[in-house]
Amino acid sequence: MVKICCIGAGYVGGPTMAVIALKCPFIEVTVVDISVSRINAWNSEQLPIYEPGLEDVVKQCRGKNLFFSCDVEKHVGEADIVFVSVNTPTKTQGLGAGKAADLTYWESAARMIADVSKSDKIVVEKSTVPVKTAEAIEKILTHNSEGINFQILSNPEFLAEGTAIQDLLTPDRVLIGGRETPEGIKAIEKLKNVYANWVPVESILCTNLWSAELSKLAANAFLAQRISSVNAISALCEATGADISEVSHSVGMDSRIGPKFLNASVGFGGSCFQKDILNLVYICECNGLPEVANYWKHVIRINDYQKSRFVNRVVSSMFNTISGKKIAILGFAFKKDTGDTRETPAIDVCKGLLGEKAKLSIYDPQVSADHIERDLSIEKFDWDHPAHLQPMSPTAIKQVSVEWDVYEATKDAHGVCILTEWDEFKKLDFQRIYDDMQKPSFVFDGRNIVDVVQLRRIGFIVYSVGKPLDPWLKDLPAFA
Ligand SMILES: NC(=O)C1=CN([C@@H]2O[C@H](COP(=O)(O)OP(=O)(O)OC[C@H]3O[C@@H](n4cnc5c(N)ncnc54)[C@H](O)[C@@H]3O)[C@@H](O)[C@H]2O)C=CC1
Ligand SMILES: O=C(O)[C@H]1O[C@H](OP(=O)(O)OP(=O)(O)OC[C@H]2O[C@@H](n3ccc(=O)[nH]c3=O)[C@H](O)[C@@H]2O)[C@H](O)[C@@H](O)[C@@H]1O
Repeated sequence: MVKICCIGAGYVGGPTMAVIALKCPFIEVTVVDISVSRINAWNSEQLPIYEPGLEDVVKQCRGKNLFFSCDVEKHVGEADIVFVSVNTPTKTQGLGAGKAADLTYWESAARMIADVSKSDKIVVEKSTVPVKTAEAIEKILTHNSEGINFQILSNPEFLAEGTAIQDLLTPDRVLIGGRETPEGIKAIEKLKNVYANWVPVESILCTNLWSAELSKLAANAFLAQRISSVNAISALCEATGADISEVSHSVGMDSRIGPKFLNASVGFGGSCFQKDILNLVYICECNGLPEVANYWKHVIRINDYQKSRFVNRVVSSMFNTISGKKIAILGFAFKKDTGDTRETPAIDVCKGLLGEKAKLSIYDPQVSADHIERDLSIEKFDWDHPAHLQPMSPTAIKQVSVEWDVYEATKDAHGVCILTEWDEFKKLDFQRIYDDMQKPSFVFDGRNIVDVVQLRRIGFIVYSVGKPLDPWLKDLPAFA
């Protein structure tokens, strides 16, 4: 029986391996991690991540051909194919700090593979890594083990959170990069055969190593760029009376542009877009391409601008002061259908509002109070290290309360900010919310999900990103 081991039981390692196990019952798949609590959760009824459809897949395979274990060395030693899906955060210190990828976890995984391997192995980069990482990994593996043949493949993951299972079951493409040597081609074929159990072969792309590594960074940069483009236009819409939904629709009808990923928002979040663009910027700078680096830097600048623009709208609408005012925050996750808050725009928006001395009352159906407190007190970039290395006891922030009920969160509030597009927010009883709020009552919709006309009829003053401005907001400064 072919044995696969995946190092890193996170948002990528867990779901990806669960789907491989489901589709390849004749392969034994073990996911290993240094975090005992994470592995315990994977082996329990309460999985460590919330992802629609995941529980079902795990339940079908766990204990049959899908296993979760902390015995990293044993399972790596026994495997034919080793996936590495560990964190690749942004460096916080030293050369390239704030931009370059921190490959500490990757390197320690590679050294461990070299130490415990007694047989030839295919080592697969699943984590998103800088171009040429495979070369460094090859060196570590070959210099630290004798007589063992390692083939390194790059097989970046394109799943999005909230739709991970669907994305894994029917991917747009699977990308496999490898060495163009007979051994490299054989290794590519072996991995291709795993995916071919459920992915049409024409959707499995095989390239050289560097193309595969760079394609992942480029794909994320293009996706983030689309959001920054639409968000940049949303600012112009507010200034001119155009409506971003109408503009996006018209632009997206051009088949060369396409309709997806054109929703204006309070900004993009998630663990990867910013990290991967910063990484791309760093690689460009290291390769003597400052113009290219600056081009991509602006995608992040517009994203930061969008978040500050949102905070400024809140402050300027409410008589230029929110000091001591209760503001309800609906949604803290970086998008709907996930409990993940890594780089969520809610963190920057909440910090901006707290900087203006507002009192926040936060509600998210999937994010716990501890988690929110920790996110609001953690240093930039620290969040993307293995969970057990992150600060455990969050510092309580006096001006923040976390509620488990929307109507409690909004009661007596002066304003409501919608920061995640959870479906349940579309069905709220806004009349009830309005009746219990301070007057005038404001709604700031960072996701364009509310019915603006209906809310204005109730009496709310409404701001929606990129939509024609409420008469109340028209003469107020957009960017104080
Ligand atoms: N989250 C996402 O949607 C996507 C993430 N990626 C990339 O995949 C990689 C992993 O991302 P996530 O799964 O989100 O991260 P994660 O933080 O959820 O999981 C990584 C896991 O690796 C473990 N780990 C770290 N070093 C280890 C070691 N030496 N031995 C054993 N376990 C170790 C950590 O304890 C953690 O549980 C990153 O490079 C990311 O850029 C790619 C596509 C999508
Ligand atoms: O490398 C990764 O980590 C992954 O990053 C993204 O996936 P993810 O971050 O999970 O979620 P997205 O659906 O891409 O959303 C990212 C952010 O952009 C925002 N967004 C998305 C689409 C849109 O039109 N407008 C918009 O503001 C979302 O709300 C969210 O905050 C990519 O979509 C995946 O292909 C990639 O594998």
